[in-house]
Amino acid sequence: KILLVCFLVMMDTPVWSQKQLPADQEIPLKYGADRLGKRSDAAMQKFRDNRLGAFIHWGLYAIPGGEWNGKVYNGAAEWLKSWAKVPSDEWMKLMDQWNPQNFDARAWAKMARQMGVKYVKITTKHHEGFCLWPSKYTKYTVTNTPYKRDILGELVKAYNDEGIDVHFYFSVMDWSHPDYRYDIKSKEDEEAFSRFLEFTDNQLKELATRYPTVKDFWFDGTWDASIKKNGWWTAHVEKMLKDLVPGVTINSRLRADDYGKRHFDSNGHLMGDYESGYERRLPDPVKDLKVTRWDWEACMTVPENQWGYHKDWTLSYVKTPLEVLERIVHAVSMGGNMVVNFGPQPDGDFRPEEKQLAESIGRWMKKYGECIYGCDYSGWEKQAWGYYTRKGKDVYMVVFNPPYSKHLVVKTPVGTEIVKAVTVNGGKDVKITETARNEYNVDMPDKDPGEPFVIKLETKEKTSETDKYRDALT
Ligand SMILES: C[C@@H]1O/C(=N\OC(=O)Nc2ccccc2)[C@@H](O)[C@H](O)[C@@H]1O
Repeated sequence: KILLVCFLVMMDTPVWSQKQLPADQEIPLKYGADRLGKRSDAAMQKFRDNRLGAFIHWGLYAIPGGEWNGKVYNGAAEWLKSWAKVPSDEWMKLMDQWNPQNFDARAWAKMARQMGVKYVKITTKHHEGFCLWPSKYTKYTVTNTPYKRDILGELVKAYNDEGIDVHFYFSVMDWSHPDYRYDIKSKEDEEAFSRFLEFTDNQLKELATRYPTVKDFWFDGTWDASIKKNGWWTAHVEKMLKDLVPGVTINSRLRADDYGKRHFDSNGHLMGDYESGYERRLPDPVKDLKVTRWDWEACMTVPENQWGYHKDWTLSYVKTPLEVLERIVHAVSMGGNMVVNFGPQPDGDFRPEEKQLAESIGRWMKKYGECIYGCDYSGWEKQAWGYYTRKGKDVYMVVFNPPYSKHLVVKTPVGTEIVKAVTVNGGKDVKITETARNEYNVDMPDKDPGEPFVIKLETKEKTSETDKYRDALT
């Protein structure tokens, strides 16, 4: 069994092809999943109920915005140092230009509230190693820039004042640190990386103690062999943070088990509190229903692949607000969260396209958000017209594709019947016609809302099993 597991690990079996071994065949793990099944405490329920979040990717990379020495790179702007092969000491000189005069934490928080996001994930430190907080463990921080101020502290306060939870993105991989190693191939590597892990522990303790209202740590930059060979450390970090911040949630991307398996351990159990593998992609609403068994959070970019600020968004397709909205609903319909990314400009303001997106999503959420917040997977069979979400006995129909038939086909699970249907943001009764056992036609609203709309179905358990329908004998 151990050999099988080692083989799987060596093949670095992708997260999404998890097979769980029968319980009696599981192998012993010291650094595997700490818990089976979803967390059921209030802090996790709040994480889940929030459903819609925003990502903020902001760092030195915003200054060049994808261009270096006159050449524009179309790769992700926050990776420009890598694309342009810029040595770290040259890259960190960007700190001398870090002076976002238009930065206004309260304006950012107001924009987030108006968009309807319930939490914001902020890049405390991305791969480049520049810290948005005054860390005392490195010179590469906001303190040593013309701007000086604790940007992270101002954002935590401003978002929290708006009732918005704050999550910390933290990249373990740190291109600025001389002791970082991609792999451990010598005693020297081992000693250097041990110093690096202590440095990282210190920064994480600093973040957890300076900003105790933090609700989540979203780890990134954990795919290298050096981390996979130190699964013990990833388990230690999760425990350390949960001791420092009771209730805090931790993403699966932090964890590697005894054999270097990431996200799901060698027995197929999810590590951390929610799966964080759906980056710029979503599980299929029919074929990937396995994800409804655990908590998960997806994140997405508005261009095809730009997290940090890139000066030229014409280089790839930019999603419309409707396309962003559909991804949000798709995630919630499968029991997941969605985090929409924003890459602030070097001056501390947002580009017009992002402001318009936030306004557009916010207008929709104001009218229909009850089908998102506190909602979950319905367990109903996906239909072509859109997505279902569920809250208790209420099932929401979120319609993106109105049919020519003017009827929305609904198939309820055996034993469930629809009592009534009303439009959300209108409260108008909607006619439902039973067409077969557990099948209904739900009428379209008389007037085309001109936007994705929502119908709330009130359901109840079927009272009698006998009905007028007979299945074909075939
Ligand atoms: C949210 C994104 O997260 C990242 N990477 O996530 C990955 O999943 N990276 C990856 C994916 C497949 C293989 C190896 C690494 C970062 O590199 C990127 O700049 C951004 O912060």
